[in-house]
Amino acid sequence: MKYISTRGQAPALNFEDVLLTGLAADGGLYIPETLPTFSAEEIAAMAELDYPQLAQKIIAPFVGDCIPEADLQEILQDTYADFRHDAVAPMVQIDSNQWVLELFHGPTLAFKDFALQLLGRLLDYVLERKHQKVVIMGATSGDTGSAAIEGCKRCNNIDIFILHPHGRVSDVQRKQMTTVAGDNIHNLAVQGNFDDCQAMVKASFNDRSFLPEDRSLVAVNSINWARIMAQIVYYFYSAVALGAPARKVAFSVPTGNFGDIFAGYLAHKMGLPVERLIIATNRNDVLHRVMTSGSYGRQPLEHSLSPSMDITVSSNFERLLFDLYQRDGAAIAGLMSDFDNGDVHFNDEAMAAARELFSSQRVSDEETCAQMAATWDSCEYMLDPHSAIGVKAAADADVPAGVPVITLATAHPAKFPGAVAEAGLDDEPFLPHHLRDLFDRPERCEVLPNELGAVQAFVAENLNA
Ligand SMILES: Cc1ncc(COP(=O)(O)O)c(C=O)c1O
Ligand SMILES: N[C@@H](CCOP(=O)(O)O)C(=O)O
Repeated sequence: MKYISTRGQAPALNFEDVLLTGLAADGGLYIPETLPTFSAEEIAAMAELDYPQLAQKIIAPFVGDCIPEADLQEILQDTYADFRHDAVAPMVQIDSNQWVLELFHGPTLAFKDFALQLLGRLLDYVLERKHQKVVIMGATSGDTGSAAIEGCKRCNNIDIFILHPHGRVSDVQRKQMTTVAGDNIHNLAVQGNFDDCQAMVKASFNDRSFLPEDRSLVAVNSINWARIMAQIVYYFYSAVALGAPARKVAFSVPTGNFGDIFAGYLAHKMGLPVERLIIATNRNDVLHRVMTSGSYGRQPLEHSLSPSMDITVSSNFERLLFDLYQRDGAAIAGLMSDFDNGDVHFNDEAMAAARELFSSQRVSDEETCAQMAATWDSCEYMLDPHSAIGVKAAADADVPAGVPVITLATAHPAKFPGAVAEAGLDDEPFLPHHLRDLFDRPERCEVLPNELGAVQAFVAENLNA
């Protein structure tokens, strides 16, 4: 399997090399040159597989001969063994036609664990064999950070630096990152917003001269292909559980960086019959505006009750654009450079193609709270604010009668007790047992100004030998 850049200029890589990088050298994102596809019979047979077995089926073609099948199988079994539910990704029916896919049974209570528990193990496996040390830089609006730290904390060959917007993640999210002990783990609270943090990580990939020559820089954000790859699995898993391929399903996906929903798009291209992918945004609605107007432009970032989706530069949208523009790397490079300088208007053919599969909804904080309350009242099911945005968007979307809609529940409500209280639910969300003493654990975190130089200097000075 070869991976090519969305901007057409960087060299093609194999799986191992794409795992050990982030942005491509031309500033683009890596994407498989071709996708594996599954026939209706093969998809029907997936109903017999448990989660790690299904993951092996979906992921093995992407890994190719970089990791022997038996080793990959062992890694995948180990990855999902510690999830707190035997089904790994169970589903709950909350309405006559609505299901919630619970993606928060991993160690850090968010969907990021599905990919980052795997990514940590893959990196460990590859780096041990290569006797190589790497530096990880990641940006988080709350969930990627703790999932990445949790996934990588045992890797001796990794120094990990996670940038989060100072004071803009929930207390639980911050504690989940800053209480993990380890000389190789560094939390940087940047005096800016998530977009600033993400821009600094991307700038570091574009100019790595602040690092020693023998240290590669690796991404844990969804710019790393392995993140997307791992997230494809649960689309197949949930759709097959509801009768695919005989029955089409729709998905509603709370969206920020467009990584999770892009995995759903790939599942569709790989043969899964998906009726619709609903882009569910909070008030940071750049993707909703693209879908409704065709215009893609920067807007000031606003803080909301769903902080993990407070993102206005949606990295993975570039991966979709690459397909919408017939995989023309030069066209994508031009569009992205226009975007850096102002608004971009996508052509009508590209938007028409996008609208065949995608629709979008924007959900305000008030509607988020109302949905949390309504779902609690109707079936005593507690949604976190991000998942509530997905459920509200699913309810409002135009999906043909009889097509079940699966909302991706991307985080556990106990990560956002403030939002639960604001929604007026008459029950409190409890952290699972392994996190009950979270607030008694000591924190380690460095507050840094919103300056690339300060961040890069901190990274360079704090590398382990
Ligand atoms: C809880 C939660 N929901 C939804 C999202 C959005 O996912 P994506 O960025 O892949 O669109 C994120 C993070 O981005 C998140 O942490
Ligand atoms: N919502 C994320 C932001 C980073 O997105 P990613 O999927 O590209 O890692 C977070 O919670 O950190």
